[in-house]
Amino acid sequence: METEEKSHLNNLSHAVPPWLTRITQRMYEESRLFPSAINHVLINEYLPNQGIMPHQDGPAYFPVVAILSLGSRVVMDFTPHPSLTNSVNTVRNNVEDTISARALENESEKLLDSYDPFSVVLMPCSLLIFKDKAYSDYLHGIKDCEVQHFTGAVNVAETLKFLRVNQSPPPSEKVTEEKRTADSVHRTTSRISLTCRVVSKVHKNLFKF
Ligand SMILES: O=C(O)CCC(=O)C(=O)O
Ligand SMILES: [Fe+2]
Repeated sequence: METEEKSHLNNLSHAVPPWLTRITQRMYEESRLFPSAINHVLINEYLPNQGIMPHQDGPAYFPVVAILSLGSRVVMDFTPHPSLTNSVNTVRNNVEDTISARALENESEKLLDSYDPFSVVLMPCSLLIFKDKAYSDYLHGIKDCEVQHFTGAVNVAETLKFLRVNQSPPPSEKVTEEKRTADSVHRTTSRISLTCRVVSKVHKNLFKF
């Protein structure tokens, strides 16, 4: 991840093309979540069996990310960062006094309870923006599989509604690119994502090797 980040930063000298600036400018203006214009866009293509391993975006970025999805829909999973569990266990192991240990354990359990894993269905032409805890306390990733279940997704209702509307008889021509069952997506085409962020400090020549 670190090397990947450095190579992204190395390419910052390339001007963002006008068609892309129009998109990122709108994200910046309408979301009001970025401190300045978006100056870093990563474009990825995912084949139906490709995903991205759970990770946290690096410290080089301002902690807000906007992901524009095109093509096949996928499920993005958010899992609590392992450091949360580790730090709770460290506290448990270091407290000798039984009463304090029990109190801390209750607190720790409450803390971990507020960090349930969750997932989001990324629909074609959708924009997912995440920040705060989702950015700093969770890892995000996409499984490397063609069939992805979205039963527990936070936007399951919207997804089902979308599928119902688009599948209403006679089956719409528009949705033939993907086979589906009630609670899963079958990825049969590729997905393109535009991951848009702000690199707050750009030091020229910082990463020359
Ligand atoms: O392509 C995506 O949907 C996610 C990409 C991502 O998480 C990243 O570039 O850090
Ligand atoms: Fe990421």
